[in-house]
Amino acid sequence: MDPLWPLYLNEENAVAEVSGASDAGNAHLLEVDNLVVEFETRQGVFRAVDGISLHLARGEILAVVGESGSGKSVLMHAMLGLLTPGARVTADRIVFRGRDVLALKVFERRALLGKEIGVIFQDPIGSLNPCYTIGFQIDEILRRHTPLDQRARRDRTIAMLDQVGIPMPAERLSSFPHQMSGGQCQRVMIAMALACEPSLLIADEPTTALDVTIQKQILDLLMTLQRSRGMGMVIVTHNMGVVSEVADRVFVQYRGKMMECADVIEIFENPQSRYTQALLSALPENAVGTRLPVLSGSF
Ligand SMILES: Nc1ncnc2c1ncn2[C@@H]1O[C@H](COP(=O)(O)OP(=O)(O)OP(=O)(O)O)[C@@H](O)[C@H]1O
Repeated sequence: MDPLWPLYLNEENAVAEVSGASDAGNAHLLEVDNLVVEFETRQGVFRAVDGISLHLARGEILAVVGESGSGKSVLMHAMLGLLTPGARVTADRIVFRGRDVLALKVFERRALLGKEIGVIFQDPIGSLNPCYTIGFQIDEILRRHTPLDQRARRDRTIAMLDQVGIPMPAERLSSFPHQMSGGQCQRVMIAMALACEPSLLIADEPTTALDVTIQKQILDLLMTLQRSRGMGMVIVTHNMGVVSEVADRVFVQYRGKMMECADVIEIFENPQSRYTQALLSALPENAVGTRLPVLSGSF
């Protein structure tokens, strides 16, 4: 297994083109085989992701679900090369659009992020830089990853803000993140993630930090954009309601391992693993009397 070196979004040289990108003849947009992530801790080596394999087709939505601490975010960050240098990340194979990611140079892998792979994180306000206007932050992505000139970038930034439902987009270019609501900041994050028309979007708990009423709007927006662009999407969530609404397939993770991966209808109607069954039976609607159901035991 080859080590995966961490990449950092904000380093220079991120404009590098990665040659050989093609979907021709590739059944899957993304394939991951036997991904392992270990952290060195005071108590010894902690394996947060334990031999996970998954695949995603073009235009497909895969939901990764599991309780808090099951390693969902670590899995995503490892696939993106965003873990801290202390993390030991290995895999037999990671193939994105037919390219062997493990064979790419660091700057080539870095160039994928923001351009061919869009990423949305849980905390929209924390993910935006408070010191720069949102116009500047979207422009920065386009400047790094596209050959567009300043005027074309401005037009594209306004068009993106319009697409994600920001009113008066031209006026909002000069707004700072603190001048916008959490929902609006998440819309800006979506605009940034999709500005370069990526073929894969990774959304790590994209609605968790938002008010319930806004969650639905953001989810609907993501679904509309995903469908109209035919993007593959991996959405990390612990919310089975979100899963049932958006996913084509569901990947159930527990203690760093895959418990089950199946079509969304199969997962809800005929869950195979005891953990998935327990996860479903712990939904609030399955509460009996005044007590909420809980997950107990190990699986
Ligand atoms: N840098 C690190 N060093 C040591 N352990 C870590 C590190 N980062 C994450 N972990 C551990 O890895 C495990 C998985 O964490 P992760 O954040 O992926 O869980 P999660 O399933 O995404 O949970 P949540 O739904 O709460 O976000 C946790 O036990 C966490 O403490």
